[in-house]
Amino acid sequence: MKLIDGKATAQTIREELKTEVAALKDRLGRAPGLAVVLVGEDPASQVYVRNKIKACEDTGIVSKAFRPEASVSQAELEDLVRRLNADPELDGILVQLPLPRGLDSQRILDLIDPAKDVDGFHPVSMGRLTLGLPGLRPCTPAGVMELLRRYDIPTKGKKAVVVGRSNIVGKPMALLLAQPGVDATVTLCHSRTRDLAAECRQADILVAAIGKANFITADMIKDGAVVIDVGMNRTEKGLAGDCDFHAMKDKVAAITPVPGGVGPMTIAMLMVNTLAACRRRMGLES
Ligand SMILES: Nc1nc(=O)c2c([nH]1)NC[C@@H]1CN(c3ccc(C(=O)N[C@@H](CCC(=O)O)C(=O)O)cc3)C=[N+]21
Repeated sequence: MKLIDGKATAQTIREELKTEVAALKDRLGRAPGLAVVLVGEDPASQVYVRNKIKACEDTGIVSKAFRPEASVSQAELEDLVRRLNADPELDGILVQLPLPRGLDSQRILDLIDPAKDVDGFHPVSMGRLTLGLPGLRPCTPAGVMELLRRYDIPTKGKKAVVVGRSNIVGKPMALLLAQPGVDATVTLCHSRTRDLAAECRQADILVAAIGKANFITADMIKDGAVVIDVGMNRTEKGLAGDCDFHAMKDKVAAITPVPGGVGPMTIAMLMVNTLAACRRRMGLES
């Protein structure tokens, strides 16, 4: 078993970005800027947002945090997004999800200027991904693709099974794996899939994005498969992935741990997207 070290890979990417950000800053007279909007006090979200701000500091990207209270109205939050869209020094806007009850997140996401959509959640970004056009890709699936590339994991003609059909992970993940040049044959499984275990056993590459701790067991994995665990589940025993890592680790060719796998890559790709958005907005083709 080879451990796919997302933490170390993310650190490498951050080092690479540091140089690029510094060069861009010289050229533009300003660093790329990212707005991070965190509504309310959800403790898990606060940790993620802190990590994102720290990653910005690391790479030289300027971050601006906005912390409206959970009681903010839909109209006030929409006004904030409009102001961030209009700020010329902000290249990226991230609205941390989930939003507190009563706020319509899709309407907020739809309002973000697609040029600043570093999360890749805007319908324009999703549409461009679907059509195979260049654009900002959702960070978690983009991070998975980056791990497959950097670990030289072959994808052409391989059977990839994605478990979970969310808009932020499963759906874009399936599209990226099937895109020309990657050329995996993709099965997208979900909560209504019949005989999920049989589908998973077909996978040369299995991506688990379900949101249930240890849901994918060792008997569901083919010998020599590559397992990418996108799960981030808080249990009484701490953070757990969607896959039973210890039971399957001797059976797989390679696997990502949780923590230290896909999570840090998500943040690294947010930095990559912010740099790309800055370049594109400033008319410097990347
Ligand atoms: N607009 C928006 N964009 C997001 O990208 C977004 C979001 N909302 N809402 C929440 C999810 C979750 N997410 C994570 C990112 C990094 C780690 C991460 O770095 N995890 C560490 C462990 C961190 C810990 O110990 O809690 C690891 O896996 O090693 C986890 C989760 C981004 N999300």
